[in-house]
Amino acid sequence: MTTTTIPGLEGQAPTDHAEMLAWIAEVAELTQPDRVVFADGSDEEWDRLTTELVERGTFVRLDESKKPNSFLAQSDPKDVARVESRTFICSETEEGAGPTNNWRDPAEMRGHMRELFSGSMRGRTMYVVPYCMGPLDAEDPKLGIELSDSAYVVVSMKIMTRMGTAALEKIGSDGAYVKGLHTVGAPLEPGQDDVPWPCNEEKYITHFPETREIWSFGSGYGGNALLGKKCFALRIASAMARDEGWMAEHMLILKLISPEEKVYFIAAAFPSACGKTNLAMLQPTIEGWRAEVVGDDIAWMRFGEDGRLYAVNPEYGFFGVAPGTNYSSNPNAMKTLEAGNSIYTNVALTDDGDVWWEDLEGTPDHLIDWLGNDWTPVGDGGAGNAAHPNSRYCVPIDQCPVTAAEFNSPEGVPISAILFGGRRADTVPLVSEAHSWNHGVYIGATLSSGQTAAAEGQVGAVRRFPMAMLPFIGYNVGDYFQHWVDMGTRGGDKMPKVFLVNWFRKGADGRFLWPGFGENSRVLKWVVDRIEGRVEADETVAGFTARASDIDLTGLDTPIKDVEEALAIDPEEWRRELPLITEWLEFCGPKVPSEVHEQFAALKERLG
Ligand SMILES: Nc1nc2c(ncn2[C@@H]2O[C@H](COP(=O)(O)OP(=O)(O)O)[C@@H](O)[C@H]2O)c(=O)[nH]1
Ligand SMILES: C=C(OP(=O)(O)O)C(=O)O
Ligand SMILES: [Mn+2]
Repeated sequence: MTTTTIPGLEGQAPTDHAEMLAWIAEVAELTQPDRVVFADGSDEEWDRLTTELVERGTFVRLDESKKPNSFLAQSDPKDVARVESRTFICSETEEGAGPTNNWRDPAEMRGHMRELFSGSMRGRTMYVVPYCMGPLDAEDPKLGIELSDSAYVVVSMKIMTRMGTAALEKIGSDGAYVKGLHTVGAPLEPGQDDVPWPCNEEKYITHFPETREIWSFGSGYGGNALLGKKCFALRIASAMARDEGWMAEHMLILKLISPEEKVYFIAAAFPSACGKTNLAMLQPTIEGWRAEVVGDDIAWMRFGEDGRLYAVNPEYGFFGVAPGTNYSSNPNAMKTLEAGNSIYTNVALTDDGDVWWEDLEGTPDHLIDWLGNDWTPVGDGGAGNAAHPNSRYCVPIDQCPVTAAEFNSPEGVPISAILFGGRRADTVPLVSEAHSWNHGVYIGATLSSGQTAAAEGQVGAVRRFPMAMLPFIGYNVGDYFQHWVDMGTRGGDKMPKVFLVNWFRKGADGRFLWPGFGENSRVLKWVVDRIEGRVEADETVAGFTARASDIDLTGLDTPIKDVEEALAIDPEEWRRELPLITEWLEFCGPKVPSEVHEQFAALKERLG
């Protein structure tokens, strides 16, 4: 037996997984890092790496009395969000990736990536980051290794995943794992000074679904660089899920407890920056109701022994949008952050070593904004945002005061309802229930939302976001819809009820008609009433739409006529959508299941 030598590794590798060692050696030979280090996920490692990141100017250590053990990074201004135009699904055939993904021939892309990765880690350390998505004691834990030349990635992965020695031990000496390669694409020549946020103008976020591999080049931003999240837990996992008969979805998981102490688990799919993290940590405003968080971004759902659909949150932390977060909109997020151990990216720094962003309580007189410039609320332009609209906090989920005990359960939680939602200023009512599972699939398949700052593109433009998964489906969108239909056939009447929600409807004067945030608990109560068969609804073109009089508005100062307007359905607006939906379904191609076309035909018929 020959032992693999990994160039740059000091001492013994902490694994005897021969195939893994050969892979690491091959990547080290290609990328030529100065050093190779296995990440163990320990607190000592966190201290060492965060100290190094402070010394290198990537991190600012925040004031210990305000945000203990917490750090702020300001990225390169051109590396602030996911880059969908640079994201590729390199399945064996173009049809495998389908019309919603950028496709490149895998052999060609591999060749190109090898060129880009060649020498790309020179002058840097390559970290071997083992991690597990979901509880380590799951029957079939989903494991991964990310090779990255970014210490920011290592410490962020410690927050976002179960990272380190325990995951490496789970892989064992011959276990399967998803291979992830990440480089910021900024090699250092001898004597060359590093910059605080190294990255490359050119970016490639590439996925090879058949071989379960990820190659990510040129970006340090979370969604592009923390490969466990969108790349593995959604794009690669969606392909695994199709093959293995489960679902990998862009959904929060919420535990809702009624005044009678009855527990309901609700999953909700909203596109990026449309309110998942906020709803997941919701503090109900209605008497007697409580909510706890299981997950805020990703749900992996499988059938349990009782035939119901059970969801697991594969992540270990929150990677939340900072602006808009405050003690009234999301008190639980604020308390989670007070506990420290967090990484902030692209928010503003206060003079006393704390962080600030738009809509956080108390506007300071002076800040260093996310671009590193002086910022004052008036004059001096004061105009620009102090924090980037897609600035983020990254914090362990178990610090949240309302984390559900079931968060660590490998079996997951039984889902009673699935909500679909997006940002629509018009057309889409506050809440409506689907007629059936297949009607729910149709609603998901044609879901629309205004574009947000979480990805490049024109903010506000309305586009289709199937199941909130548009940039995350790792295969053909038509096959993905078919998988949803098939899951419904398997689950029968045990499938969750499906609802369409919209927190973002606006009045003629441009203000939100519905107060949102904690008040969304009122909508969730209606959802529970529907599950329990306790409330009637109006049959509308959208489905079973709530009546304002059936939503508990006790203690709410929003006038009922605003709620009525938020719930109203204007058939004219719905008719205007029809050509757009026709175009969208055509775009999705011949694999769109007949069940979806039938639901669309039924909608057209309802509209007359
Ligand atoms: N008006 C309104 N804004 C919301 C609501 N929920 C979230 N937001 C805002 O939407 C943005 C994104 O929210 P977040 O929960 O982080 O979205 P995620 O990316 O889907 O997890 C933040 O600026 C929030 O303040 C709501 O119910 N109403
Ligand atoms: C992490 C992200 O997702 P979300 O906005 O859905 O939290 C992202 O879009 O990079
Ligand atoms: Mn989120």
